Amino acid sequence: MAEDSRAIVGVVCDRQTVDGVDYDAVRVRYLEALHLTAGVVPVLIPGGLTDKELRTCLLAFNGLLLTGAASNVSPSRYGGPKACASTLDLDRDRTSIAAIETALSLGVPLFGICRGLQELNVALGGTLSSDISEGEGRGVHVEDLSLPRDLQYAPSHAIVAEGNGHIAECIRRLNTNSVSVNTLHQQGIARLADGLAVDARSVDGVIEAVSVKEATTFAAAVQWHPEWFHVEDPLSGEIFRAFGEACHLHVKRKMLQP
Ligand SMILES: N[C@@H](CCC(=O)NCCCC(=O)O)C(=O)O
Repeated sequence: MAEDSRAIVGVVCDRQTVDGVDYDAVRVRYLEALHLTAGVVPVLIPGGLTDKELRTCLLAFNGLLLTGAASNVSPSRYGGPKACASTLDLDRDRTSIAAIETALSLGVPLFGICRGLQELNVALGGTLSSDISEGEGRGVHVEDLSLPRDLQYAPSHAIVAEGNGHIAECIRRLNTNSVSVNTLHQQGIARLADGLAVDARSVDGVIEAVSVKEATTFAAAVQWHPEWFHVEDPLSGEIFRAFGEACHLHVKRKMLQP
C-alpha cells in the first residue's frame, strides 16, 4: 500500500497553567483548519525541546504553524519596555523563535497567525508596539470580549493588499485588492524586520500581513485569525490551501533528495 504522503505540520504549543498544573496546549480550531482546509496532518510541538531536538522535528516535518495566543512576546526579545510576567509565555517565545530560524534555514513552509506574525517579525530582528491603538490615527484592534466568540472573530476592518507576497496573492485570487478581516490583538509590528515584505495593511496603517523576502517556499504571516472561519471565509480558505500546497510540495522535494 502506498505510503500516505500527506504533509505533517508542527504546531508550537502555548504553555498554560490550570489549577497549578502546567499544560502544553493548542486551540482545536487551528488544528481543524490545518487538517480539514490545508489538508495536512497537524502535530503539536511541546515546550522544553533543545534547539537540536527542534531541528530534528523540522527535518521530519513539512510545515510549521505559529498560532495566536493571549500571551505577548517578551519585550526583552526586542528591547521593549518591561512587561508584567503574567502576560508572557517564555517557553513559547523560545520554542517559536528557534523553530522559525530553523524552518527558514531548512526551507520548511511556515505560517504565522497573530502572535505568530509578531514572533516572525521579532525572530528576524524587528520590534513590536505594546499597544498599537496608541499610534496616531489608529483604530481599535482588540476584540470585544462581551460578544459571543463567533462575533469576536467576525470581520471588523478592511485591509489592502500590497506587494507580491503569498498573502497578497491569496487576496488578489479573490479578484479584489481589499477584504475585511477580524481583529483580536493589542500589539503589532512597530519596526518591520528587514527580511520581511508587507503583504497587507489596515486602513489605519497597521501591518496586517507579511512574507519572508528571500524564502523559497510559503513563509508568511497574518495579524488576523483565518482559522476561525477557515471553512466559511473565502480568504481563509485560500490561505490555508496555499499553505497546505506548499507543505505537500515540500514532501515531494524531500522525496527527490538523494
Ligand atoms: N497577545 C498578542 C497576540 C494576540 C493574539 O494572538 N490573539 C489571539 C487571541 C485568541 C487566541 O488565543 O487564539 C496581542 O495582543 O497582540
